[in-house]
Amino acid sequence: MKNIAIIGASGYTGAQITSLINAEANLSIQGLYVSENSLDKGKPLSELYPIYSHISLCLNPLTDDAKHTIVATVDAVVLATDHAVSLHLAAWFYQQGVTVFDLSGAYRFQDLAQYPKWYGFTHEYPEALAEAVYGLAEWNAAKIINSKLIAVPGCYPTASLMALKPITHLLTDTFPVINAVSGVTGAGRKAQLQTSFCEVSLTPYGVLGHRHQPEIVTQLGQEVIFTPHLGNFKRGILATITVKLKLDTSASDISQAFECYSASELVTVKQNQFPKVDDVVLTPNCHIGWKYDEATGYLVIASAIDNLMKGAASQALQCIKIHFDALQNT
Ligand SMILES: NC(=O)C1=CN([C@@H]2O[C@H](COP(=O)(O)OP(=O)(O)OC[C@H]3O[C@@H](n4cnc5c(N)ncnc54)[C@H](OP(=O)(O)O)[C@@H]3O)[C@@H](O)[C@H]2O)C=CC1
Ligand SMILES: CC(=O)N[C@@H](CCC(=O)OP(=O)(O)O)C(=O)O
Repeated sequence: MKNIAIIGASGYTGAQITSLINAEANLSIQGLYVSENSLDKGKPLSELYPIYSHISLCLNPLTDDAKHTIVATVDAVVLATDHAVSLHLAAWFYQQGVTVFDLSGAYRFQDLAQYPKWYGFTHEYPEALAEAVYGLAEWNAAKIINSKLIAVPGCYPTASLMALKPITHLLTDTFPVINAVSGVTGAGRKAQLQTSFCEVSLTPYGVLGHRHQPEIVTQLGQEVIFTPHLGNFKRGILATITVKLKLDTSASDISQAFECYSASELVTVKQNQFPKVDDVVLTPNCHIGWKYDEATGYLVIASAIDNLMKGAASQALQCIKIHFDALQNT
């Protein structure tokens, strides 16, 4: 049995991972935490989310005493907090010897120079950062097993990388073009004008300047053009990606490349059939569909995930299981 504290549990990803961990026989929840002065401290999680009425846990303020109790009693912490909050909490828990699964972007780049540009802070913890590994579960299991600081990928990078990583050897110098639409929960639970009901209408945002572009490029090892869109639905991401493949690539080369997922229960790949967001919402699955024009060398791939599940909480759970199941066998 592994005991896990969840920090940021009142937020969308925090509540989602609470429900996932609560359903696991080999995991127990040490406690749920919000900020020290949170308006929600002391409330039952089920008051915020009646759908979780079967979970009888309250939201505790993350005081210094609470942090020390966590260190003394847990095997791991999940940080479902903003990047600037995770930056300090992840380093602190890591320095105390606690394994950290961080859902934010604060530890996804090894290159310190990226943080001021994309996250607006200077990274103060190079030692913890050096230990951090990128938690794209299907692609990084060996590193996830051996690290005590796992940086769970962003939602758009997850959808994009799951589609593109199998075919990196077939790509040309022409940049893949990624157009992705996310549901509004991608922006988190706190009130913001641009995500309020009357304001949301399908539109691109962060054009040629979204922080997930360099995250995708770093993990793919190839430049891409990435354009996110906000859609008027709650959950889910659909990334539709156009790529130019090397001369003489055949459809069967592509089928063969996607065979890398044949043993995965969570990833489905189909030729000439495209996924819908509704097929993956509330699931940990990634559905990929592709169509190839051999005459021009253009391939279109669509990748669908639930941003709060494979894009955050269920991917974090995959990482937790990979990490602890492997340790159990040693
Ligand atoms: N939403 C999504 O689809 C995805 C989000 N992510 C990342 O996951 C993280 C969480 O996102 P999301 O769930 O959407 O965010 P939310 O805004 O919905 O939730 C943030 C949570 O953090 C808590 N919190 C804020 N400050 C502190 C603090 N100082 N100490 C402890 N808890 C604090 C908040 O509660 P309170 O303010 O009351 O204290 C709340 O519980 C972010 O880094 C986000 O970028 C990653 C992938 C997908
Ligand atoms: C719709 C929406 O606003 N989505 C978020 C992405 C959420 C995510 O993946 O989180 P990370 O910030 O942890 O990478 C955005 O574009 O900022």
